[in-house]
Amino acid sequence: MTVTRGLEGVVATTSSISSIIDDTLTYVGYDIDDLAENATFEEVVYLLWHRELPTKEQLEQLRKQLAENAAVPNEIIEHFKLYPIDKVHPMAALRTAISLLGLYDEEADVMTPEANYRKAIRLQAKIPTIVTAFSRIRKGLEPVAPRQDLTFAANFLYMLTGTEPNEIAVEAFDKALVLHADHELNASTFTARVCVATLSDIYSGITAAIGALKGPLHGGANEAVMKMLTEIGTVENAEPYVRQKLENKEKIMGFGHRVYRKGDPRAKHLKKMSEKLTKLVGEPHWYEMSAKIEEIVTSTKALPPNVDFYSASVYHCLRIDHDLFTPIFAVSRMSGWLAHILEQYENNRLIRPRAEYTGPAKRSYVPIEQRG
Ligand SMILES: CC(=O)SCCNC(=O)CCNC(=O)[C@H](O)C(C)(C)COP(=O)(O)OP(=O)(O)OC[C@H]1O[C@@H](n2cnc3c(N)ncnc32)[C@H](O)[C@@H]1OP(=O)(O)O
Ligand SMILES: O=C([O-])CC(=O)C(=O)O
Repeated sequence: MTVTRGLEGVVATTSSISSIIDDTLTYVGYDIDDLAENATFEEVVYLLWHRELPTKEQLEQLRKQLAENAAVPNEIIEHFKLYPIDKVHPMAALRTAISLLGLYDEEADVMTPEANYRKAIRLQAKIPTIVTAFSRIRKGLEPVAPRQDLTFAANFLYMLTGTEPNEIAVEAFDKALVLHADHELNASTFTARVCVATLSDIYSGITAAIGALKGPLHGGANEAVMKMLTEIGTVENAEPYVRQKLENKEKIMGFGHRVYRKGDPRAKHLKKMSEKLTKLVGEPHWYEMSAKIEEIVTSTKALPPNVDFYSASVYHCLRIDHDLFTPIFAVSRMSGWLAHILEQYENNRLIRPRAEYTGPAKRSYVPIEQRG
């Protein structure tokens, strides 16, 4: 047996959803740069689920379906109120809420492609409502009901704050959603596929995926980046802080990637947004600090920033609580997880690799009286 630690370089499935070849990311053949500049998140959701960009009518229909399905059962909201709310991480609350949501979906275990597509719509529609409701409840505020006339991005920000967001915020948030929507066989998507390959249901697959995204080596890195920036505090502190971390062989969050070598193509879009938004809100030091960290890490370790690095300062400027950064990643990545789950069901085979055994050689049972 040859063991490949962390399954690095192992090709575990075929997929027609997204590809990373020579550091270029495409969704169904469209370059991420092209989509980031031109597409809305709803168009990307359609693209990932249907492998074609939508016509105006198809897009309108998807928008309508998402808007009509955005409300969540009241039981989810009431459940949040039972939590030790000041101690619960929003990713844990989200993981639990998605699992709970499955209990209220009469089609949860109906496995036809049509029922699975309907559940995909419901999950994508409801995740912003869940994340924003949790955020408000823990602040002692009532959740804000979704509006049917707003775009997906605008509705998220509206439900979070209770006020209609400005155009700049909506544009930035929408672009961030586009950039995070899918990413080939990343850890959370793989988790989702492993789960549903047992022919378990979509809610189980998404719950498992949220658990995997939560970790700081994956989606949890965006919150960790903001924690680091806050700890550093000033542009002058950036260099000594980072050099010390590297000397101690500690990781700098938001840098490095399993697949990209030259760099993550999504990072430059977020970097541009970070520069613009930090200036706009009068806090340019977040961008300046980030740029300084990038300069040091790339020159000393040749590790480029990944998608999580500049998204931190972007979300901060949108006045989003730092522990909501990873749930926002999940709001976007829901679209990719669902695309992969539906693709897995279409051509399923149980995913079951092997382990090379490294424990003791064969031995005989020793009765308890004779042990010790
Ligand atoms: C959306 C996403 O999931 S993007 C990734 C988000 N995660 C992060 O930003 C966390 C920080 N980054 C990392 O931990 C890693 O780069 C990962 C998890 C993304 C990729 O991990 P792997 O492919 O397993 O690389 P691995 O951790 O083995 O690193 C290889 C080498 O680079 C170093 N390295 C990798 N990332 C970093 C980092 N961020 N800071 C410092 N050193 C690093 C490792 O210490 C290791 O060095 P060594 O060979 O001298 O021991
Ligand atoms: O692909 C990965 O390993 C992690 C990542 O960048 C993502 O999920 O967006």
